[in-house]
Amino acid sequence: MSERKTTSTPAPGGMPGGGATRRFSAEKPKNTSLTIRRLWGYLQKNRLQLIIVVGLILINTGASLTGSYLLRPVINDYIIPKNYDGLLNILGFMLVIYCAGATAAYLQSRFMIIISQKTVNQIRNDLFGKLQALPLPFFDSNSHGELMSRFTNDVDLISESLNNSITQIFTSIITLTGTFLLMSYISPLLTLVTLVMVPLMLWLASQVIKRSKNYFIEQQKAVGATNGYIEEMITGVKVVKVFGHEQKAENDFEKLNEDLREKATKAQMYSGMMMPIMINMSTINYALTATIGGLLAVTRGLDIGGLASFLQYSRQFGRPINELSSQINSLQAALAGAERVFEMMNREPEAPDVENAVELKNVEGEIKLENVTFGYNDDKMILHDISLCARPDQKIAFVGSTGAGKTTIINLLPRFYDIQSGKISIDGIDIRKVSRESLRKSISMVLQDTHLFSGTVMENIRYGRLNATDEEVVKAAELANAHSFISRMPQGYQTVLEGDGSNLSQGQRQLLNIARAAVADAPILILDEATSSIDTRTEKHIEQGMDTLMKGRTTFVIAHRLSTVRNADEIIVLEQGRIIERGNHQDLILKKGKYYQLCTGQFP
Ligand SMILES: Nc1ncnc2c1ncn2[C@@H]1O[C@H](COP(=O)(O)OP(=O)(O)OP(=O)(O)O)[C@@H](O)[C@H]1O
Repeated sequence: MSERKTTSTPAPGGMPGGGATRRFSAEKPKNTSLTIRRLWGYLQKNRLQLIIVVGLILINTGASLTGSYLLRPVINDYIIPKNYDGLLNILGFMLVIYCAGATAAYLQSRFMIIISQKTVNQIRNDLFGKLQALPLPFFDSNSHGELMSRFTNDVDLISESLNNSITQIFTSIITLTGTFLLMSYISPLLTLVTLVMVPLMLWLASQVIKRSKNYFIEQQKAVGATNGYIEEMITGVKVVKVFGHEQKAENDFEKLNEDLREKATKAQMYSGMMMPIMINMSTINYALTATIGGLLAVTRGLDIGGLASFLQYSRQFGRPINELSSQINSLQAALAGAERVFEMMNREPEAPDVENAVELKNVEGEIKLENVTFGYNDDKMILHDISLCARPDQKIAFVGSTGAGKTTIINLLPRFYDIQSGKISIDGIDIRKVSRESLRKSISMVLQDTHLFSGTVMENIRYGRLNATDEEVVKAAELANAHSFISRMPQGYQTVLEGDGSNLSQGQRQLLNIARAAVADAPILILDEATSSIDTRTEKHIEQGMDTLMKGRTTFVIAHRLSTVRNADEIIVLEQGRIIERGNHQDLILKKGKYYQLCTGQFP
């Protein structure tokens, strides 16, 4: 992620040629025309404003070209014949034209900002909507950083490009064409002289760009590596400190930083050469054109005013060329960004509910798994032939060594993943025939790593059921045994939690999770017991909270504590995705099998 954040590398600006190396991206769009069409789909919603922008660009460039051309009559018709009254008039006229151009430029940039912000706003909305519709397997295979960079870096690239590149490219093309036509009109011969230099300038520019581009890519990679390292060291700060690796971290960082310095110096030096080369070329070109123009004026009768206008144009000629190459670079980066955004939008969303999906109402809470086989990928099955039945008010506990498949089973109940074969039913209805929304509403989950959002304690508990009243939230907190610690907080239920509830203890977070599940008041409950050690008083609190919550519900629990397992109606012992033992505590202890071993730590 960090690598892409650094694609923009400033190079000396100014004229001519300075901007050509402004933005480099190692990535190019793969299917440009498709991406452009898709982007146009968004842009064309502002068609009227776009037409106005085109009109404004025409006024702006037209004004600039006309302004330069007017030098000709100013000199020929007013200065040389000493017609000062007329001169004042035409200067006034020029002023009006330049003012019109400036106003058009100002309005054009305002309109373009409005268009581009509207466009990226819509893209962001669509992307976020898509994010909500994507199934869990998508998130398993994409890093969070990677997904985040779609919203930040890639959307920024699009926005920046819409703001500047598109209008700049358009302006440059019109200016280039207009300048060329007017130059040819004034003196075709002199135009030829100017053009002779252009290929040489372009060739030199492309050579410098090619070399410095490679250095910029190197620099980008080095920045990426350095940023990645910093990110890793900040997130892992505790581990670094606890193992006393501060010095090593510093040494490693120094190496990366030194590498970055070397590459950045080369990149900047190369791109820095561009401006002096171009200025010199342009000056030589100007001098040559002026000399030959002067000769033409003397020998071929080229008018002085025409020569002045021509020189003005020839001086400006390099600018749109350089501007174009620079903006095309940045447009390419933006298209690559847009492509990544659209690629995510193209992902398959969660399969829609079947036609006439059953809306669950008054759920009893009987859950049945029949010969369920499941794998996260089709080529590797994790669960094999799992069958079980949980009746309302029953508690089913899953135990087994790490990686046995306990979490995987509970992930199947709300249909986070679809099974490969077998059947899971709720109150006798196959969950594939039930609307996902009503299925998930029937299940509350207390997970170990449940997320707390930035917001008040009240809002966080209410996340379980958004239409819960304040009283219901407080009642749920009381039920979950969370009320007393919340009341002791400075602002009680209005205390703001930040950064995933980092201002809370592990036990307090767990209590809030239980309260959240309590407020949801679903007939089926899934609990993943906290493994981290919590002091015995809090543990008692949590236990009581959970016990109250379980009453009258079908409960599945991934159990880590003996007390929880002991009073379960059925204990299911898993090993490598298979049920190897089942029964209640008493039965299983007598069996002296895996469960006995897990409970007592002894081999029978
Ligand atoms: N999202 C996933 N994609 C692919 N494989 C996964 C995924 N989640 C888990 N697995 C694999 O499935 C197997 C079962 O994992 P699961 O998390 O269900 O075990 P568990 O019994 O809950 O373990 P623990 O007690 O350590 O939480 C493991 O081999 C794991 O590598």
